[in-house]
Amino acid sequence: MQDLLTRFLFPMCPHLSLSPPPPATLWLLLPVCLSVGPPPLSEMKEKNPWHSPVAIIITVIGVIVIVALVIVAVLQNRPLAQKYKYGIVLDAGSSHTALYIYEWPAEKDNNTGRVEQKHSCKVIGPGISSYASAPQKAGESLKACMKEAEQWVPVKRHPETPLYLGATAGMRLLNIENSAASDKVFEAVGEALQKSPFSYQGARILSGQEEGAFGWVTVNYLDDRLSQGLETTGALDLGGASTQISFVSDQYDGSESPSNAVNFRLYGNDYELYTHSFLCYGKDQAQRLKLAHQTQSGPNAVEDPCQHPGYNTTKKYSVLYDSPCVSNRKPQGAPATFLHTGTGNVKQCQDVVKNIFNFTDCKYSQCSFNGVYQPSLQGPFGAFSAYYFVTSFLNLTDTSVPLEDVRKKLERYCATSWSQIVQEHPGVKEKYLAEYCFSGTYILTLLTEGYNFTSESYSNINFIKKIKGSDAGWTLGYMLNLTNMIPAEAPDSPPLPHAGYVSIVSICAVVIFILLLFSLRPLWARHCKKQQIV
Ligand SMILES: Nc1ccn([C@@H]2O[C@H](COP(=O)(O)OP(=O)(O)OP(=O)(O)O)[C@@H](O)[C@H]2O)c(=O)n1
Repeated sequence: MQDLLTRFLFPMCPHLSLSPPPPATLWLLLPVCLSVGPPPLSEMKEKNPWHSPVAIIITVIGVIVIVALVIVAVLQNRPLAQKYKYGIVLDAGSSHTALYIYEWPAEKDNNTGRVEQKHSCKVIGPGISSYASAPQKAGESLKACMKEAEQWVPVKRHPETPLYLGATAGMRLLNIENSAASDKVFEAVGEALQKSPFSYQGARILSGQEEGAFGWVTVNYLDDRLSQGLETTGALDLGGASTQISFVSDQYDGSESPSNAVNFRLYGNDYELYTHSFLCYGKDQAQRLKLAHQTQSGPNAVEDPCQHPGYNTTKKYSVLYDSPCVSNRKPQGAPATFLHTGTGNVKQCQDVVKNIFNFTDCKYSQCSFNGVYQPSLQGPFGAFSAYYFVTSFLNLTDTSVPLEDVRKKLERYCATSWSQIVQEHPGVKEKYLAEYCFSGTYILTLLTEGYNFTSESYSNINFIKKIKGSDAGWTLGYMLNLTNMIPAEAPDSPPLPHAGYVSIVSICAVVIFILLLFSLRPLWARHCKKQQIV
């Protein structure tokens, strides 16, 4: 470099009448040289034949340096080719099991990456609690979805992908009824899952409180309400065997009925969540409770206002009462079967459904039902699982429709003959079809009489299946919790986003370049005049 300067800079400054200085002082001379005006043109032409190439070389070097600087800045900070991590959760519900695969950017090691559902798989067959008498089959039933999961998660990620199984109300009930049988089902399921290439983390029964709280986390996480510290959405979950309500209320600080409180610190915000799970009030068990009420005297036939006119099926008492929710109410001396027929009358159905709730006992300041404390409802609510299945089938997901109109619509639906219903819905399972009149009535009764939604607050409910592509349910919240994916404190964010950083570096580089060109102004002048002379 010094050699370069001796060769090029020194001849550029003939007007300084200097003899070549020691190399170390050459840099110091550059500004002096440039600040002193140009030499006489004739002199320059004579003494400095290099002035034009020097200007070009300095300009080229400047451009190269600046371009290199910008390229380094851009490359250093460019978003890397996205790599993902995965987590798998099996939701072993009372009516069925579903597998969910979640995905998030691998480089977000401070847990700021968004977790999204990549794929879901519905296990064929009933829930694992139905395999109490043949536990091996519970494990086998999961194989098809596990194979599917192997296709969806890249092979190199298999060993590090955590795999969880969480069981809900079906297994809660089996555990109450026969804990040895429940253990055997878990053993069989565990054996099957250990054979998968994923990192199996165990299978367990979630408490009703966990199910409610993780459902609330899922809904609020997917809505970005937690990371942004926004007002939260309550969660209403209706399963086959239990139902959960979870919300934040200013009125609730956990002092009244502390067993309903769950505390979270998420992204630097504290949440005091009210949550309650009603075992036996999922839609299938609620149906049993209702039928148990209708058959308490052990009749041969039951005329049911919650079934369509023309509905006519023989049912076994042993099957109806085969659940801890109703087993202690089995009528003595009842026949083996009863004839279940429909009359399709919503108002009467509502009266029958109300019988399964206890609205009178309450030792707290206020209750939902069955003596359970509930603070005043607050904020919007997301209602998912069977809430969605039923309301979407009945075309009742629009909660801006007044409750009275919703009831009238349901009234017309229930009054429709069974043969017409079957004919109009050839693609829907008869088991589901037979239940939508009851389920619709049950949902409205649970929401309005049970949880105390009014005609006004009913419109705060959103019946949802998915939020931004991920299913609403407890599984995502459960995985986020077990993988510590939601930080307690808000993570530090870089002072500038990538685009801002690159822009600033580029602007600085351009400014330096312009300053450099200006500092070379004396040389341009000489060069231009020389061109004219020549
Ligand atoms: N198209 C569908 C699918 C399901 N269902 C009903 O919805 C309920 C299942 O809801 P889900 O959230 O899957 O419940 P589970 O997880 O099986 O039950 P739980 O959480 O109580 O263990 C069942 O009553 C089932 O009959 C329905 O009515 N229509």
